[in-house]
Amino acid sequence: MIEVEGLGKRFVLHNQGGAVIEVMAGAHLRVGRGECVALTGASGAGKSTLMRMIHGNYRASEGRIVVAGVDVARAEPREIIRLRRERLGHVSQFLRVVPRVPAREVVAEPLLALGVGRDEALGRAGALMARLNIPEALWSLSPTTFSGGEQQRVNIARGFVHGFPVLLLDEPTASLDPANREVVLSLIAEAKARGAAILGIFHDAAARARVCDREVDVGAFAPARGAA
Ligand SMILES: Nc1ncnc2c1ncn2[C@@H]1O[C@H](COP(=O)(O)OP(=O)(O)OP(=O)(O)O)[C@@H](O)[C@H]1O
Repeated sequence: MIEVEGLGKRFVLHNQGGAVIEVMAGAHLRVGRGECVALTGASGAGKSTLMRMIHGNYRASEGRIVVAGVDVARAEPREIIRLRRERLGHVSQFLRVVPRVPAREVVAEPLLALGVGRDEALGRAGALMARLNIPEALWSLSPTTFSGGEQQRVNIARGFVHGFPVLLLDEPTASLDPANREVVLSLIAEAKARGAAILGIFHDAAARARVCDREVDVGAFAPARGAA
């Protein structure tokens, strides 16, 4: 479901005299159906950069990225948008929302975008929000004023509300209390059981050990070693 081969990334800082930062070379990984793979490596190794390239936000300098049959490294923006709507879910570390949109709408939005009826979409969103212990009194409010953990749970609900076949998770348990962390780990286990391919960054080693089948050390793709 996710296939990465010979992937390289360099940043050219045009506003800093054209300085070039080589972040990775020869990166490769595979995530199959029903598998959860953790990206590991020291701070600055390139975990977020690799996730962003797979999500289609950063352009690859070289190599191949195929996600659910789409060649992300070469796809047109409209193909990436369609991939994200239908097949590639993403739980980022921080919630970005349009102000004044109620939390339940934010969660239901991926279903509405797929053409699911409004009542069903809002019903499914509410059920997941209840499971994630987001108080019902907050559902009609914009999440901009929510606590860090509440925002993270809105973000998680949004990522899991549709059964995406591929999921990218960036620190999904980072600011959660033990009870909500358990809910998130159950959601990940359920997604695996229905066949989702999951790639994540988990600084929480115990969470990683619970739900991940394998680890990929991004440090192994440092350019000096990748080029050797
Ligand atoms: N947009 C960008 N422009 C220039 N350099 C970037 C950009 N994004 C990332 N980098 C550089 O790429 C390298 C890898 O960063 P990245 O955020 O991917 O690391 P990470 O492994 O996710 O780190 P952490 O665990 O600290 O979040 C860093 O040296 C960073 O400065």
